[in-house]
Amino acid sequence: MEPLLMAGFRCNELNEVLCGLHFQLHYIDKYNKNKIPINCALCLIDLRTENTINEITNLVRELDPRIHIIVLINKPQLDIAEITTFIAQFAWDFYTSPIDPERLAKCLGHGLGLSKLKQQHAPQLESQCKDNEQFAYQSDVMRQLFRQVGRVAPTDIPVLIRGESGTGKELVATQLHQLSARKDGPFVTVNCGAMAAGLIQSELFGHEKGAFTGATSSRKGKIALANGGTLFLDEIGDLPAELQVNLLRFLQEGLYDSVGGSMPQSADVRILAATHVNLENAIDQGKFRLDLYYRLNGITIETPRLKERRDDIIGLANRFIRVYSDEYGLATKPLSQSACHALLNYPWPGNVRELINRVRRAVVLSDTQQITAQNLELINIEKKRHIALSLKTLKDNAEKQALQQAILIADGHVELAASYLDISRATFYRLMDKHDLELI
Ligand SMILES: Nc1ncnc2c1ncn2[C@@H]1O[C@H](COP(=O)(O)OP(=O)(O)OP(=O)(O)O)[C@@H](O)[C@H]1O
Repeated sequence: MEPLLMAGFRCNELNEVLCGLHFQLHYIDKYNKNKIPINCALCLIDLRTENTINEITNLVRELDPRIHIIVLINKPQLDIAEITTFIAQFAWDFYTSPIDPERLAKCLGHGLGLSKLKQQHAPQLESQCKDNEQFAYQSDVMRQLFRQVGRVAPTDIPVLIRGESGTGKELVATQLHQLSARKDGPFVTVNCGAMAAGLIQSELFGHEKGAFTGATSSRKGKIALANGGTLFLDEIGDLPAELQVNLLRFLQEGLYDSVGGSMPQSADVRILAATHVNLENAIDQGKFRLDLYYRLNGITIETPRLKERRDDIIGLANRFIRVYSDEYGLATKPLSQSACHALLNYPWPGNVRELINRVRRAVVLSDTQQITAQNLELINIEKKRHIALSLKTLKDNAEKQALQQAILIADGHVELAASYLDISRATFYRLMDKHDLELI
């Protein structure tokens, strides 16, 4: 009996057919997602009632990326964006009802065979990510992100990486490249926001000799340089409108024109793009093309803000302390307790990049046995937090005292007590509740 993971709608007819095909069914949902038999290579998700799709999306993100997912749907569901997005993002194949045992057996058999082959030969993608020296993470949110990276990397689907500045978008892009079949090819980055508007066309598409004043020889563009590899378009939201058209053509047809060139050229390139701005807003404002957005956004990966993954902060800080102590030939020092406290309570508007900068400065400046909050220049923030905290406590205490006195003077008469404090009856009751007070 071959184990088969099952998710989504539970259907007796389907179960009977699958048991007849000698599959041993293991239903998974959010409550038993950790009880997956180790030797499972295939997961069948019945989405014929798609009302469970959100839950299933979360579930699937946590599956071993080497498990092949086959989605069972009704044909008209191919018109539902939510379903097709799910299929594009996660499925190895889809099967449309009605359930015909022979056709289903073929589909599952094919998925199973290929998945097993991959499990035998493909490296453990997730552990590859984890072992990677560049990355440090412990948080669930990053674990999920790397599952997604491991799953998406071997495909050639364009990926849009979204996240605030300094959250690791470029690092994700390099991982996607390194875990893909293109890893031995070039990884070329273009920062669309950092190039002069006049130069970007030639930077991206290259130019021919004499194409413009100063073009004394022909020059390859980044697309040509990325041939056989990956092109990472950072800050894609800043790409000028006319270049959006050219890039779209390249994405659609694989062809582009170099500046001054007379013949279209082609290149075999996987496109990854990143943005820290909201592209949907840019589309609404007419600054970004919707068709280009759809082309780039085969799959979206979101890099979380550092403050959303506090479990990673101390691990990352320790890693950067080691890195910079080694680099500057200094002793590796531990973080003091106050430093850990400050690190965990700071909001990190500049994300990991800011953490790196603070730690690097601290490593150089520290003249004590430990790295302190002061070395990290977080001491004022800590102090402010304490002042803010004590101010809040003072306010709360004063509020409670005022309520108690009002109750006493009004002899337990709520309306009167509220009027003494110039607040409504409802507010008075709410505050009594907040301070756990009772009428006498
Ligand atoms: N999980 C992580 N582990 C180790 N280093 C990280 C991690 N995330 C980010 N970094 C480091 O933080 C710095 C910023 O990352 P990166 O340049 O990838 O961010 P970004 O989101 O592309 O920023 P920007 O939008 O400003 O270009 C880099 O030095 C990167 O190596």
